[in-house]
Parts: sequence; C-alpha cells; structure tokens
Amino acid sequence: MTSRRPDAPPAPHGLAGCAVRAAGMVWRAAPAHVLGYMAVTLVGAAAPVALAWLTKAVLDGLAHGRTTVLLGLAVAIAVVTTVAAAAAHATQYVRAEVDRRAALRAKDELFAAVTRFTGLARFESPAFLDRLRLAQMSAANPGRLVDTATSATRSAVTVAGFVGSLALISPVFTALVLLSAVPALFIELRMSRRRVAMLWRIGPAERREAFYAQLMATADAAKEIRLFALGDFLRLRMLAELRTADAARRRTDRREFVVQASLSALSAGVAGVGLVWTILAAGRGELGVGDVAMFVAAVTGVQSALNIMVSAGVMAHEQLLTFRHHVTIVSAGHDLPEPRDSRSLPALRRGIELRDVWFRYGEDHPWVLRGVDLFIPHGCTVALVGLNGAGKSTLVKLLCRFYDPTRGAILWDGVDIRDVPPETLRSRVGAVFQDFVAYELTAADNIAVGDLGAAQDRTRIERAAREAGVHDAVAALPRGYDTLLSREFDQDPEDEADAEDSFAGEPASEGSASGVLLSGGQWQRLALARAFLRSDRDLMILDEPSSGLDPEAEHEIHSRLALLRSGRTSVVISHRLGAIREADRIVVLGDGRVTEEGTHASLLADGGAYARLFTRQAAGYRDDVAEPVGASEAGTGVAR
Ligand SMILES: Nc1ncnc2c1ncn2[C@@H]1O[C@H](COP(=O)(O)OP(=O)(O)OP(=O)(O)O)[C@@H](O)[C@H]1O
Repeated sequence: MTSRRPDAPPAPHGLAGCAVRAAGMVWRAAPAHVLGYMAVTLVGAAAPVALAWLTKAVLDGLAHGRTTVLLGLAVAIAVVTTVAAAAAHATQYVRAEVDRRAALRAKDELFAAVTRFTGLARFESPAFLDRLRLAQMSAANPGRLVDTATSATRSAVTVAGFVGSLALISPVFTALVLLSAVPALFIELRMSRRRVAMLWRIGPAERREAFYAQLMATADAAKEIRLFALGDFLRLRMLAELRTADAARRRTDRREFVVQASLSALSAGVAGVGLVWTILAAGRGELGVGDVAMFVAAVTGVQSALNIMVSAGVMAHEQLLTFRHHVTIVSAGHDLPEPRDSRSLPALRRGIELRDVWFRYGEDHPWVLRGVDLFIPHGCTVALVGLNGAGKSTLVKLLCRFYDPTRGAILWDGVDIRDVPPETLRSRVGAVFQDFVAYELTAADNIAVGDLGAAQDRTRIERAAREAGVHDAVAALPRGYDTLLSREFDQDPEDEADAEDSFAGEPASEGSASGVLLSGGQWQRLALARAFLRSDRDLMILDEPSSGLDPEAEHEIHSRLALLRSGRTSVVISHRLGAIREADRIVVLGDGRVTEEGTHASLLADGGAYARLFTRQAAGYRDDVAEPVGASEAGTGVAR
C-alpha cells in the first residue's frame, strides 16, 4: 500500500569516508580480536593453496615412483587439513566477538547522537525515522564490514596463490579467468545500489508493519483491540504492508537471480573450455597427471575465490551504503540553531516575555500561533485557557525550546532563549506534560526521572511522593518504592531467565509477571511527584496536571500545587476552570492569539469567552447539585 517514494535524500558522506569511519570504529571496539581475526583468516586462505601443491607433489611422486617423499607429504597434508579446520572454527568465534563489540560501539554512538538532538522536529519526520531504522540495522552488525573485508582479503590470497600456479600451465587461460570476473563485479555493484535503494523505498511499509505488529502485542492497545474487535483489521493491514515490502524484495531477488545465474553460467563455460583444453593437452603428453589435478584445483579455487571476492565487495558496498545512514545521523549537526553567544541564563527576576510569537509545525502546516504577545511575570501563576487545539501545549513546548518560534522571540529576563544552550534553559524548568510518560521502571525510578540526582536519595523521593499524595499507594505496593510498574517485564531479571528455562520444558505460567500497574490517577500523581522533585526551578509548567484525578484529589493537589507555586513562576493549563481561578493572570488563547487576559473576577466581569466557558462549566455542576438546603451563593457549586 506504499506509494512509490523517491530514493533516499543524498547523504553528505562519501563511501570512502564511511569505510574509513567504519574501519576505525571496529578497530577501536576490538583491536586484539580484529588482529586475531585477520591472522586466522590468512591461515584459512593459505591452506587450500598449500593443499593443492601438496596433492600435486603426491600425484607426481606416485607417477614417477618417488615413494620416499610420500610419507612426509601425507603428514604435511594431515597437518594442513587439521590447521585449516581449526582456523575455520577460530574464525567463526573471533568474528562473532568482533561483531558483538563493534555492534555495542555502533549502538552507543548512534543513540548518543540521537539523545543529543535537542528539539522534537526530527522525531516527527518520517524521512529521519526511516534513516534511523536503517542506521539501527547497520549498527546491529558493523563487524560484518570487517567480515567482508577479511573474506575479500582471504580470497585475494587464494586467488594470488592459484593464479601463480595456473599461469605456469596457461597464461592465456589465466587472463581469461580473471577477466571473466570483471563484468560480474560491475554488474553486482549496480545490483547492490538497487538493493539499498529498494530498502529505502520499503522503509515506510516496514515501519508501518512493525507498528501494527507492536500494537497487537502490547498491553496498552489490548483493551481497545478486543472491545472493538480490531484484531483482524490490524493483522490484515500488517500483512498488506508485509506483502508490499515482500513484493519489492521479490522483484529485486528475481532480478539478482537471473543476473547471477547468467554470471555463473559464464564462469562454468570458461572452466569447461579450460578443462577440455587441459585434458586434450594431457592426452598429447604436454601436461602430466599432477598438472591436470593442479589445473582443476586452480580453476575451481580461482573462480570460487573470485566469486567470494566479488560478493564480498558487493556486500561491503551494500553495507557501506546502509552504514552511511549511521554516519549521517552520528555527524548530523544540531537540530535547533546553536546559541549565538552561549551565554549563561540568569535566575529569573523579571519574567518571561513572548514577543509577537508565530509558530507552525512545518511549512505546509497551518499556523498554530499567530502573533502571541504575553508576559509571564516572575513569581506569578499564569493560566492558559482555550478550546481544544488553541495552541496551549504548543506554547509551553516553545517555552521549553523543543521548537523555535517561526517568527518572534521568547525572552527570559530580556535574554532570547535561543541564545542559551537548551540544556541550561531546561535545567531551570520543571514540568508535568499532558502526555507524561509512564516508564516501565520501579516506582522510585519513575519519580527520580524528574531529577536523576535524586535517584539514590530515597528521602527526597519519598518527600516528593508525599507532596503529590501518592506515598501511601506506593508504600502499599508489594515491594514499596522498589516495585516495578510494569506487566511487561519481570521484577527480577532472574525470573525472566527462569521463565525462559521453564519455557524450554513446560510452558512458563503466563500472566505471572511480578510487577504491578497503577491507576490513571496514581500515575498522574507520580508525574506530579517528578515536578515536586524539581520544585526549586525557576519556571514550573503544569499542562493538565489534574485531569485524571478524582474531585477530592484534584482539590487537594491544587492546594499543594498552589503552595508549590507560591512565589514561583508557573504556567498552568487546565480545562477545569475552577482549578485555575486563583491564578494571578488568566490568558485566553483563540485563533492563535491572546484574546483575553485578566484575573478570574475581571474576565467574568468582561463577559467574554472566559466568562462564557466558566459559566457553562459551572452550570453543569450546579444542575447536578440537587438544590442543597441553604444553597444561596451562585458560585459555591463550581468545582474548585
Ligand atoms: N507535533 C505536532 N505536529 C503537527 N501539528 C501539531 C503537533 N502538535 C500539535 N499540533 C497541532 O497544533 C494545534 C494546537 O495543538 P495544541 O496541542 O497546542 O493544542 P491545545 O490548545 O493544547 O489543545 P488541547 O486543549 O486539546 O490539549 C492543533 O491543531 C494540533 O493539531
């Protein structure tokens, strides 16, 4: 179901540069193993040539009745055969170790680069995500580059050894065998470029296939999939994507099959002609028995080694084309423009000003903010109100500099936040996002992610949990703060290993994960605890901090948050207008601009959009209160 997509945007790195980089990376990851690998590879390469010469000597000895040398030759053949077999096993082991070490390093390099990106835009770009997927594929086995390089070297040694022997018998035929490999090399290189281009084209289909598979296999989506009976729908969509990708792979495989079969027929033809010529020459007495055996071994050896060299070259080419995505990501510049003068950010004294801020998520996206002018005074709570999609969350993302305004500026005590490193800005901000993350970590770690410096400080973590009103719930968990908040992983890695063991024999008892899940409101309190852990920061952002809380909890949490915010600068977003009526300033966003601004009382008095929203919400609560005895004040039924 994928439409045809253009080939990969040109990566700025040449293949030679990528090859040097890959070699350097593998070398730094496992220098001793690379040397060992090369050594056993060379031994493995020399063995067939040695065996061919020894066999020729045995046959010549037999033909000329020189039996005294036969014992020595037989022992030599036995030794070479044994060493070759041992070298083959050693090669396998050392190669696997080089692969593991190089993969570790490549992954480290790749994800260090990914986590260095300071903005969000790249993670919302399908082309970047496709590139990342291919980079991950190449990071999984960069050692294969060494593998292909050494197998090419080994084949080169074999070719050199046999070519010398073959040239002694027939220089013309030797040239013919070597020349027959040249077109193969060019044709195969062209095919490898096509294969990599095909991998790029099917990237979106493969990512969608993985997405559907993931949906069907995770607990998060399991409820809806079962209730709405989405299983078949998702499975069929997954299969459709897989078929699309398979069709593209099949077309490439077919083309390669035809080309490779033709190339094999060509080399078989060359070998056949040579064999006929040798046998006829031996019949005429121009060549001995040993020469015929040597010729057959040499032609077979040269052709198969040339084949291996060509395929190794092609594979290396293909791997380098894929590795180029890794290099492109690892050496990508900053996603947000670097600060012009990297100044430090002073503690907030006056306030934060949004000056004529315009923003859209991309050039082909509609404007979300169209000239927002807003001042967030130091020590004040500013509440953002507006209909769904008005741009409230977008505005706080700009405050954290996840994106830069398309036009206009955000000034922190007069300093443009683009002039300070994003990490400096963010170290001064605490936040609870609307779409906070429920990490599959322990309860303590889930709170500590708010400030990793507190990870070992249980007192701070417990204090934050108490302030967020979640301490009792966490303490009551099977392992208290050390309880894993997940049903996907076992509490102890050993348990997973045990399950694996039992799976080999009897099926493990399914549904026996030792972690637990929290309720939605409890998760929200944990997210709040992260914010409490950062309560000393200059700016606190609370985007729908209480949407999942019960009314009592909401009231309690807002009282605590009011305490947390007092004297601090904060921006609060909430659709529950009762919860933000105490804010120092309420700002209404509409049509991408600030349409109203004031206190709760002044906005109600103005009778604008805020008054309309508040009155409508309050009416809903009042209707449900069955005329309480003595209820006289209009505002008492409003949720607070
Ligand atoms: N990452 C994104 N990429 C593209 N468009 C986005 C992105 N995030 C939000 N938008 C769009 O920006 C607009 C504003 O979204 P935003 O989340 O800021 O609204 P909001 O006022 O917080 O809404 P709500 O009250 O529903 O939470 C919406 O039209 C939305 O579709």
